Amino acid sequence: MDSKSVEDMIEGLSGFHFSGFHMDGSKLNNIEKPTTTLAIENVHKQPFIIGVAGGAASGKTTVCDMIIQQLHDQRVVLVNQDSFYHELTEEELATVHEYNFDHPDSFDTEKLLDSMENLRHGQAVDIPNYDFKSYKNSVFPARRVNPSDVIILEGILIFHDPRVRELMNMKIFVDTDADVRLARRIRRDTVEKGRDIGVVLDQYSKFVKSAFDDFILPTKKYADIIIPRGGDNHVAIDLIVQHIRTKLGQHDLCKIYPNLYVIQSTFQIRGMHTLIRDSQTTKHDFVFYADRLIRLVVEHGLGHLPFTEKQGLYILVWISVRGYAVYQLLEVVRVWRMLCEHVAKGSRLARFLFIGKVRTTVSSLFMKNYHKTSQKGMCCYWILFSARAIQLSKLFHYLQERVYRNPTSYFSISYPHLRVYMWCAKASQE
Ligand SMILES: Nc1ncnc2c1ncn2[C@@H]1O[C@H](COP(=O)(O)OP(=O)(O)O)[C@@H](O)[C@H]1O
Ligand SMILES: O=c1ccn([C@@H]2O[C@H](COP(=O)(O)O)[C@@H](O)[C@H]2O)c(=O)[nH]1
Repeated sequence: MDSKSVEDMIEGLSGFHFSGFHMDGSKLNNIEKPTTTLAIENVHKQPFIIGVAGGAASGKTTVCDMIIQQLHDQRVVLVNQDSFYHELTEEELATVHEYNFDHPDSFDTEKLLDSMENLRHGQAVDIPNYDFKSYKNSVFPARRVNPSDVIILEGILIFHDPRVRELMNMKIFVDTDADVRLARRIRRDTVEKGRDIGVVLDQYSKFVKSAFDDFILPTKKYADIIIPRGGDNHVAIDLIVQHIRTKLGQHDLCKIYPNLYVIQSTFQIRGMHTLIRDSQTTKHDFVFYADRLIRLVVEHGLGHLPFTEKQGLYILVWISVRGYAVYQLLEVVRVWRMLCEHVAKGSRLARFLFIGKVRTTVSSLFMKNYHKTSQKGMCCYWILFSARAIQLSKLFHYLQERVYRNPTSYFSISYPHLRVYMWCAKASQE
């Protein structure tokens, strides 16, 4: 295995030509600007919204707290459906024991949707503080909630309204046995809410039990994840947090570009990726798995592209090269080039760009490293560099602004160390 680090090698390769001829900076500046501009600064980041439903006292709040604790390095807010209980009228208050707090109509869902809409658009909201003793939401001051990276929406009927469900990126149902829920409810309502045990049991048999069967349990089918035993299920919570972290890691470009697809991470993909990242993997196996992975990406990506003959197919490959041996990198490059030529039927690899230095500004990278060959209707960009997501998004923005015209669609696959972006745009005139 070559002892020279790939990063060193790539740095040394600034200006390296794989194919094509040099395009000078003046020509680059003449390239028409896209008709639509996606200014990164103006695009508001969409929060990752998680819904947590389940029966009363199933452990929803406990699960949310555990997720929030593990995501301590992210901006996370919890919004409880309880906060959106309708305030009781005098008449309802007079017969409060006849009031069904477990029916969907007991919540002000319009207000909840309003608040969520504001949060999604980056505006702070005041969430009411419902008082379980007075049944009013005006006793305590409202809670100011600021826009965040992650919003957790928690409540017994949070999956009931399809408009609320549609807001969610991830839906969790906390599944706890009915007897455990009842035992916890009795303790909580008598100790914390100061209620009489007889009243608690009456309410349970009159409303809570049937509402669970009629309204809450039927929403379990909407859940992406069902957590048995609530907060006791540390494995489930760890997996959820891991998934959220992965999503947040990918979120930057996905938030900026709504038509960016991230391929589903499967055991097979993760397994192959682990193998190609393992220094013990033989050269033969590396070649085999790298080839399989790359084919998978290209096949998947092509399915998303509204490709026509008049459009160019652009492929941007990002590989974090740290830890790769030179032959591994070159193998990846070889397979990509081969596949690119294969999928871009009848066309040679028309454009190939190799970028090594991270610190160089994007524009100067382009001046120095832009190479091209003419190719009617079809062109591919290859960009290999080591950069963090933010640098990548800047580069992406630059490409949108300066190089590619009218990008119509692009696609992304992302593993921890390999990211591939593909998109179609009008073919260049040159
Ligand atoms: N795994 C658990 N073991 C023991 N008690 C729990 C557990 N999870 C929750 N509780 C208790 O049960 C009650 C209800 O839990 P909570 O998380 O508030 O449920 P929910 O939000 O679904 O109503 C609380 O008093 C809480 O302390
Ligand atoms: O004034 C009220 C409002 C609600 N309830 C009960 O609360 C639970 C829902 O809260 P969780 O925190 O999800 O357990 C629901 O079963 C209502 O019956 C109440 O008793 N009084």
